[in-house]
Parts: sequence; C-alpha cells; structure tokens
Amino acid sequence: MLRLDLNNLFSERIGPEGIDWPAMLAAHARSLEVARDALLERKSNPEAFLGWIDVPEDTETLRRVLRYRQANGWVEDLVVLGIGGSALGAQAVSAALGNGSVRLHFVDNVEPEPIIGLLRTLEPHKTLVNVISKSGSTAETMAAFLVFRQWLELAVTDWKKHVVVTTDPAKGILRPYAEAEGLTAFEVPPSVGGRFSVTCPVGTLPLAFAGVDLESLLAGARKSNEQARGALEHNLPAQTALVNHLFSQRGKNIVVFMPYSTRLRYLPDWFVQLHDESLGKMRDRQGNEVRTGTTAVRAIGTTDQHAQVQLFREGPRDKLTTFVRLLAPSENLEIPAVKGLEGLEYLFGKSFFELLDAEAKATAHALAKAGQPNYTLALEKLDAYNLGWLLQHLMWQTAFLGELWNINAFDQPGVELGKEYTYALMGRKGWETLAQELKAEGVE
Ligand SMILES: O=P(O)(O)OC[C@H]1O[C@H](O)[C@H](O)[C@@H](O)[C@@H]1O
Repeated sequence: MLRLDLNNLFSERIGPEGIDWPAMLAAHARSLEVARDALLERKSNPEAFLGWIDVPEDTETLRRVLRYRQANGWVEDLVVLGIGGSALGAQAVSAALGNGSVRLHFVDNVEPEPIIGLLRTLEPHKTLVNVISKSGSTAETMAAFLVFRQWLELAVTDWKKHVVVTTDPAKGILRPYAEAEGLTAFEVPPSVGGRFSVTCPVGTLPLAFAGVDLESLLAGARKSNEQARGALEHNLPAQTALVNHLFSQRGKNIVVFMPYSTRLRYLPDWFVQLHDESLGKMRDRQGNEVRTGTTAVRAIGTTDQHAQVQLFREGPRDKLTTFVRLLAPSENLEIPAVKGLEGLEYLFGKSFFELLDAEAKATAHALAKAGQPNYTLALEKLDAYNLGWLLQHLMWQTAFLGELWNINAFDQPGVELGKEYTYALMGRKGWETLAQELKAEGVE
C-alpha cells in the first residue's frame, strides 16, 4: 500500500507558500485527465517510449527470466556491466530486497582500479556476466565487456555459458554479436527507455539472481497502473505530479528525494536519472526553447539529517522535499537499558524502528515549521509489492509532469554531444574532423 501525506504543503503548516489542495486539484483535474488520456492513447506507438506502462503485464518474459535463473544455479557472483538506466534500477532494488544468495556487482564506470579489484576477487567458474545496454554501444559498458569477455575466455573453457546479453532486439553492436556467438540474450523492448526499464529484463534478470520476488514486484507496478488509470482522487501519481508542478511554479527548482531507509540507499540514484533526464529539456514539443526541469537531490534519512538538513531547513526556499517512509519494519531491534547511561533512558526499551519513524516525522515537521514544503510517500512495508508500486508510481509521476510541461520526457538528446566528443578524443574512425575542432578549442 502506498499512502500520500500532503499535510506539510498546506498553509496551516508552512505558511503563505502553502497550497489550497482541494482547490488546486479541482483547478487542474481536467489537465491531469487530458495528460493521462494522452499517455494511454500514445502508448501503442513504440516511438512514444511508453512501453514501460505495459511491461508489468508481460508474464511471458518474466517466465523466461525465471527459467534462465533456474537453469543457472551454479552462479555465485553476477556482474552487471551497464550504466544509467541499465544498472540503477537493479542496483536500487537488489540493495533493498536482495537475499544475498548470489552476490551482485555493478560495473557502471570506467575508473580502472575498482574493476581491477573486482576481477581479483571473482572466481570465473562461478561468475555470470550480464552485459546490459539498450543501445548496444555505450562506451563504458562496451569497454567493460571487452575486458570481461577476454578474462572469461582466458579462465574458463566454456566462456559463452558465463555471458548473458540484454540489449535491443535488433539495433546496436551487441545484438548481432550475441547472435553470431550464440549467446543467451534478453530484450530491452524498443518502446522502453533505459530509465524506465527496471521491470523488463534489464532489471528483472539481475533481480532474479538477487532473489527478489519478481511476481510481487510486477504486481505492485500493476497496482500503480490501476491508480494512474483511475479517478483523480485515487490517482496518486497524478497528484504527486501536480504537487511537483505547483511548487516548481513557486520557484522550488530543487526536489530533494529522501527515503528513510538504508536499504533504499540507491533508490535516489535511480530517481535522479528518471527525474532529471526525463524533465530537463531545452525545447517543448513544438520546438520552442523552454529549458524545463527541476534538479533532483539525493538524500537518505536519518543519515543526511546530519549532513543536509541544515541547508534544507535554513537555506534558500528553493526546494520541495519528497520523503519516503515505511509504516512498519520487516524486522525490528530493541534498544537495551545500560546502567550508567541513564541520560539515554528515553531510548531504553524503545525500538530502532520507533526511533527511525520519530526522526522522519520530526524532520518533516521541522522543515514545515521553517516554511519548507515537503510531502511523504509512505509504504506499508519494504517488500517487492510495495517497491514495485513505488517505482511505477515515480515513472507515472515523471510521465504526467512531461505532459504538464509539454515536453518529451522520454528522450535524452542532451547526452549525445558528450558522447561524440568522447569518440573524437578516443580517435574513433569518422570523428577526425570533430577531433580537429576540439584540438583547435584546446581540448585534446
Ligand atoms: O542502455 P544503454 O544504451 O547502454 O544506455 C545507458 C544510459 O546511457 C545513455 O547515454 C542515457 O543517458 C541513459 O538514458 C541510458 O540509460
């Protein structure tokens, strides 16, 4: 169950910047319904990149992923070679819900030392390498694959058994390679963008090895679909999209995303890509220069109360904070009394979850008292169903915002130039002219 607490957005809590929620919801009801209908209408067009809506209904692919997991019980270490949307979802969910049966490692950068260190620890015979790239050509992922491919061939006789590919069904360098070498391969559906791909094999294959209950993860995602299709008063993603929209209009250009959970420590990283890469756009759908976007900032409660809350409370009023809380622990831990530490008697006999929950409520209220708007998404507990629900909720929220802001939330043209400069600096064939231009500009 996902519950929304908007109290710290209302004027009785945060003063003049507060909103009259019933009035705002009524005033924007039509535009939210139009947005929802537009998204549902466009989703049959693969070019609209709305395939993530229906992925949680695709039980056939899920069954194939689970069969592959079943057939590879020998795996003790799974190395994911992927970056951005090809790594962040599986990293967030496995950190939250992985049961440790298989150790997951994420190679999502090209700093050499961590990769060398990982290679030194791995037992090749017990290692499966899942190279994941929607485009099938991302430099970092391909460089890592070249190293791991050679490492396997030198170490084991049947290296092909130790590689599984997740990429576009037709495009890119990886797909023809997988076919030519007869490697097991899964698909990133063409209609699903990387940052929306956690419920397709990009996420579910590593998560199957991490021991995550994938049926429940997808069932939770379907629950969010149900809400997004339903009446506005139950449409939580439309509501949180409206909150983000209203406060971006009030100059809150930063959205802090702060789960009160160490197990959710990588969720903000996944959300940052989803939010920033979807909504930070130069042009609207008609090509007008608009430069939309609010900046997502990672934070974890209670930890970052001791690092960032000073700024969140007393700094500029340029932030909207989203808290994620759990309504119940999966396990709990009692705080014992200790003789001689009577100054801590307020903790004696209490539980860690009580302290976590108190700190979450205290921080949210302290921000509200300083006129800093914040709202809370509360999960019944941290399990696959509720996390799947939250992930799909945040994807819908992002999609609704893209509609409200009249932008394409599903492309990322802004990342291309950096890639082209990289090709030029690395001496890639065909990029010689650009390399010359860079040299003339003092970049080489
Ligand atoms: O999955 P890939 O094609 O390797 O892309 C990995 C990532 O890099 C791209 O440049 C985009 O910024 C991301 O949206 C994407 O998730």
